[in-house]
Amino acid sequence: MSQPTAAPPLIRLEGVRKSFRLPNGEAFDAVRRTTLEVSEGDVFGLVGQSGAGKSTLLRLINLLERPDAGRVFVAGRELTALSRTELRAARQQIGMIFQQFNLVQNATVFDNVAFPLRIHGRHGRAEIDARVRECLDLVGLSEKVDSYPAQLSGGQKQRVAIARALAPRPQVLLCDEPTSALDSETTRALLQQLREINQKIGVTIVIVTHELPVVQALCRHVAILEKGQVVEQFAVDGPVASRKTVLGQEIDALVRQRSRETHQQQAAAPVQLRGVAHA
Ligand SMILES: Nc1ncnc2c1ncn2[C@@H]1O[C@H](COP(=O)(O)OP(=O)(O)OP(=O)(O)O)[C@@H](O)[C@H]1O
Repeated sequence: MSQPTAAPPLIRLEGVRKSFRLPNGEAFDAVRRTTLEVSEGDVFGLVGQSGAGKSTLLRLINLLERPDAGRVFVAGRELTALSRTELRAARQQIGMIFQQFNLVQNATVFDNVAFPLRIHGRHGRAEIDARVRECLDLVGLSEKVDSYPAQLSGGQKQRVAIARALAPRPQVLLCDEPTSALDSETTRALLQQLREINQKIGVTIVIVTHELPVVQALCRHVAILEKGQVVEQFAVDGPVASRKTVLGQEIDALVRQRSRETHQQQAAAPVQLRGVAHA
């Protein structure tokens, strides 16, 4: 009997490289030759110190940064081979959210979420209306449809940004430090929301973060970057292994700590329940 063949990755960065010109004219290698694959439905974290090249690598996925060398594939298409018009259409497959939300301040929540649908001119009014309301429902913000961004909290603004990113039904959601501007309670709620969205609609998430608890709480796989290169990559809940990097060891320690806490809570639960029953 033949072996089942593994599904091809949804995202493949193949030997990509990106350098920037410094003010003194020298070239700075932000991403050195890198190959990276992300499976469909995954939640994949990119972590590393400041300046390691995380955001640049993320922005290579939708060609917000064009690689100096190498190829980028998303959902079976080579984005690096597309014309500008083809690329604009292909980008409908890739939503993105940012640290500072990037909402249009003088537009309502409805108009912010409708924006990516309107610019492509392929959707009728009723269709846009239904899709905007569906996306706001998905992020729990239906009642804010007529508000303006200034009337929302940071967490709510990021939810609007998520609804806007998801409106064109992308297969991929890129997240560039989405919780860095949020307090810890709001961060927890937003991570829960992203987890639910990943499970509910199967969108593949790639997230840049410098917060290791975000990796522990959300990601299934993680790649650790140093000086523009992936130096280590592993399954976050995978078997304990000796990690090459300090960040890898710290992620493992967090995962183990969380798992111990969960076991302790589970062990304590029947006692608490008995206590309640006797009260
Ligand atoms: N447009 C640009 N022009 C010049 N240099 C850039 C540009 N974008 C990024 N860089 C440089 O490339 C390097 C990698 O930047 P990048 O933003 O990808 O890192 P990062 O790991 O996301 O860092 P941080 O966590 O601080 O955001 C940094 O040294 C940065 O200064």
